[in-house]
Amino acid sequence: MRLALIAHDEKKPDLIEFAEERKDDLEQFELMATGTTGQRLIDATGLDIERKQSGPLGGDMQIGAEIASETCDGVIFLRDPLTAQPHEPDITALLRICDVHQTPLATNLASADAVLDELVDQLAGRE
Ligand SMILES: O=C(CO)COP(=O)(O)O
Repeated sequence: MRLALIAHDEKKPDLIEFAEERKDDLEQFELMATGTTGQRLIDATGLDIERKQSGPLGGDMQIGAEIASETCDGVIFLRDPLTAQPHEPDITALLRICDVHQTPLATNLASADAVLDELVDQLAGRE
């Protein structure tokens, strides 16, 4: 099962803390991430993560393409709701394609736990 991890700059510390706390669960997935998020997570946790382009350079679109191809099973995307992003259209497209494909999507820490719990259950064949 493949899971994408993304965080805007202000939220990267939160995602790193989340990944440290839930490393045992995250290790069960094939992980992908946008460029800077992926590098920060690798440095902090040692998780094996496929890095796409940085978000502003097309990383959100690459993850969107994975979802459209049904090769990504869930997305944890800690967005910064207080800072304008130059690539807002890409972000909107990523959120939209998750809805089109019924892909589980968490956009804050509270829902990240819930989505990861659900995917871990699915992985274990409990559902
Ligand atoms: O901008 C992003 C998502 O929209 C994240 O990109 P980075 O992980 O490269 O910072």
